[in-house]
Amino acid sequence: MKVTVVGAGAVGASCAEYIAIKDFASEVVILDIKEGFAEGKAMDLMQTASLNSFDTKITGSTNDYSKTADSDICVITSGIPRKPGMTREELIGINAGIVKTVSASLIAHSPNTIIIVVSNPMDTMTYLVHKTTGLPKNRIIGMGGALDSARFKYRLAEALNAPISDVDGMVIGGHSDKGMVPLTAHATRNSIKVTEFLSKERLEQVTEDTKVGGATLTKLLGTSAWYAPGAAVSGLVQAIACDQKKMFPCSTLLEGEYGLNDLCIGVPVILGKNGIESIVEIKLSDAEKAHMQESAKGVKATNGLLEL
Ligand SMILES: NC(=O)C1=CN([C@@H]2O[C@H](COP(=O)(O)OP(=O)(O)OC[C@H]3O[C@@H](n4cnc5c(N)ncnc54)[C@H](O)[C@@H]3O)[C@@H](O)[C@H]2O)C=CC1
Ligand SMILES: O=C([O-])CC(=O)C(=O)O
Repeated sequence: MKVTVVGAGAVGASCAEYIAIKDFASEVVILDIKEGFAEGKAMDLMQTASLNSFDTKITGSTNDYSKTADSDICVITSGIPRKPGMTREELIGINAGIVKTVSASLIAHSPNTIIIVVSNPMDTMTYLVHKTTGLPKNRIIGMGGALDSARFKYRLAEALNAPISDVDGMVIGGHSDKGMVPLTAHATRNSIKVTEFLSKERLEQVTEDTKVGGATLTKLLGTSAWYAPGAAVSGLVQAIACDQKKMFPCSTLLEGEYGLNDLCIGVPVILGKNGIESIVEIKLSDAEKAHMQESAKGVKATNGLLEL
């Protein structure tokens, strides 16, 4: 199993590290445009192999895509992150060009690959990969919901004063400050709905804190987060590499599901060796449906800025 990670920055390196530590891939190639940067990150990570007990071989490449040839899975993290006060959507001007070039170069060397898009604005970058590469939809996956759900569980555990392992919950919708749809009515603590334990007001606070999770960290860090994003990507990569048939909310092209068409947005999917093996349609309340429609409107507005 060969995995390429484009972008050796904060998220790319974190993602490569988590993939290596989980020890399911034979090879991880990190590629960056900055001279020597990916090689340096790869060497530093390889020097953790004996300490962290993994056998995954990590190599780096300065923009040489021949090194990525025949990758089973490619992760795109290249592009600029936001700074405090910015939205993810403001990154489109620079990141669209990068994602378009990078995805074409990856496919030229790995025509059968599955692509995981991380660069922001992620739902629109995932749509761009659809529009420009012609890959089948099961092989283009946007990562956002897995991270947003992890943040949702963190906030739920905080509100419940419970360990995170007691809590389950999912966030669907667009990966944006306003577009996320945390499914509070479906969230549970040990199979009991959290609505049994938390007031409507406290759950509204959990929802709000979840939606601005990325912005909160960006304000604290001066740039956007990387540990949880890297871990979330590694979870998707592992589900595909190990054919786990796990359910994650991922950004995928919708063709009528959830009453939506011609956009990529976060919905629950099953991940296995073919990438997105199916889209799971769950019953939403009228309020949740309305939030999804509103979220889709936002994603479509950003898609409208693409020069296709
Ligand atoms: N979807 C999600 O949930 C998340 C998305 N992100 C996004 O991921 C992206 C990366 O974030 P960070 O790693 O923090 O940024 P970073 O600045 O630390 O790393 C980005 C790397 O991309 C490289 N790069 C730029 N153009 C390139 C090209 N054409 N080819 C190859 N490499 C290129 C840069 O040299 C840099 O090393 C940002 O767009 C950020 O908004 C970040 C966290 C979560
Ligand atoms: O907040 C950002 O810009 C990066 C990101 O997507 C996240 O951490 O959720």
